[in-house]
Amino acid sequence: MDYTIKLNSGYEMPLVGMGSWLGKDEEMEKIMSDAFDAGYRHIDTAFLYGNQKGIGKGILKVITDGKILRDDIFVTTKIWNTSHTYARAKEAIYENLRQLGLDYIDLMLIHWPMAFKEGDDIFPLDSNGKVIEGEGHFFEAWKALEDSIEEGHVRSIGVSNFNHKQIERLLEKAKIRPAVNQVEMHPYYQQKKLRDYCKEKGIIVTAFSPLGSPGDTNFRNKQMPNILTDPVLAEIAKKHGKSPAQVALRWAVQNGVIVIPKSANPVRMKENISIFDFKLDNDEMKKVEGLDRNMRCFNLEMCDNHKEFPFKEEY
Ligand SMILES: NC(=O)C1=CN([C@@H]2O[C@H](COP(=O)(O)OP(=O)(O)OC[C@H]3O[C@@H](n4cnc5c(N)ncnc54)[C@H](OP(=O)(O)O)[C@@H]3O)[C@@H](O)[C@H]2O)C=CC1
Ligand SMILES: O=C1CO[C@H](CO)[C@@H](O)[C@@H]1O
Repeated sequence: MDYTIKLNSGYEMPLVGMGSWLGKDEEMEKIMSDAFDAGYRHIDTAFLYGNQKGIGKGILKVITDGKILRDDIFVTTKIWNTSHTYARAKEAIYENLRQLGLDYIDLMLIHWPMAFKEGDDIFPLDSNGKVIEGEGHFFEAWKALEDSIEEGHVRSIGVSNFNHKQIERLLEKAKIRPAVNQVEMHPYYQQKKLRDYCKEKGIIVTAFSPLGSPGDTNFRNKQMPNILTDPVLAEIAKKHGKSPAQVALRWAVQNGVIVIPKSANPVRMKENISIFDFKLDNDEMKKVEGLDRNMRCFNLEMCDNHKEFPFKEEY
C-alpha cells in the first residue's frame, strides 16, 4: 500500500498525518521534531488551535538543518468561522501563512460551513448560549481560497465538516473543486454514505478524531465510550501483534481515507504511523464495519441554531 494518496489538484497527500488540536504553541517545536523523527511528513493544524507559530518553528528547523525538504512536508490548515466574508477570508489565509512562517500552504480548508459573527471572539454566543451568525458565507470564503491558489499561496483547497448537500451547493458554484472533506470518522462513526458521496465526486476524505479523541474531556460527547478498549478491535489487534489504535487507523486507510491522529508522545506517534506493515482481511474489515454506532464525539450543539449547521442532514 502507498503512503500517499493523489488529490484532484494533482498533489500527493500522506495518508497519515499528525493532528495538533490541544497541542500548546510552546510545545509544538519539540512535538514536530519528534513527529519528523517518527516518520511523519504531514501535519494538521488550524487558526483555531493557536499553535501555528510553534509548528512553523519546528518545520523551519528541519528544513534549515537540511534534514527534510519543504516540498516533502505537507501542511494542512484551516480558516476559522469568523472569517467567511471574502475580505476576511483573504486576511485569514495571509494570517495562517504568517503564523506558520511559510510561503505556501499545501492544503487550506474552510473549517466549518457556518459563518460566525466577525471579531476576536472565536465562539460568539448569545444570552441563550447559541452561536451568533456572521456576515459572509462559505461561498465567499471559497472564492478567496480559489484566488489564493492562483496567487500561489496555497496548493490545494478543501472543506471540513460539510454535509453532502453543502458540498453539492459548493460544486454548483465552484471554479475549483474541493480536494478534501475533513470530517469526524472512526469505528463508532463511520460516515459510509458521506464517504461514498465524496468518492463519487473525486473528493478525498480525511478522518479527524480517528481514535475517537480519547484525551478530550471538555468538548467530547460524554456518552462516547473509549473506542480503544473495544473488544473486537482488541481481538483483531492481538492477531496481528498490533494495538487497537493501529487497527482503527489501518481500517480507515484501507478505505482510502487519510487519518490525522494526534499524539504528543513519541512512542504513540511511532505506533500510529506504523500501519503499513500489516493488512486487514475482508472478514476483519467487516468486523470493524459492524462496530458503527453512528455516534459522534463532537455534536457542536451550541451551533444547532445556525442555518448552515451541518449535522441536520443524515450525511
Ligand atoms: N476539522 C475539525 O473540525 C477537527 C479536526 N481535528 C483534527 O484531527 C486531529 C485528531 O483528532 P483528535 O480530536 O485530536 O483525536 P484523536 O482521535 O487523534 O485522539 C487523540 C488522543 O488520543 C491519544 N492517543 C494518541 N495515540 C494513541 C494511541 N496509540 N493509544 C492511545 N491513546 C492515543 C492522545 O494522547 P497523547 O497525546 O497523550 O498520545 C490524544 O489524547 C486533531 O488533533 C486535529 O488536528 C479534530 C477535531 C475536529
Ligand atoms: O478542530 C476542532 C477541534 O475540536 C473542536 C471541538 O469542538 C472543534 O470545534 C474544532 O472543529
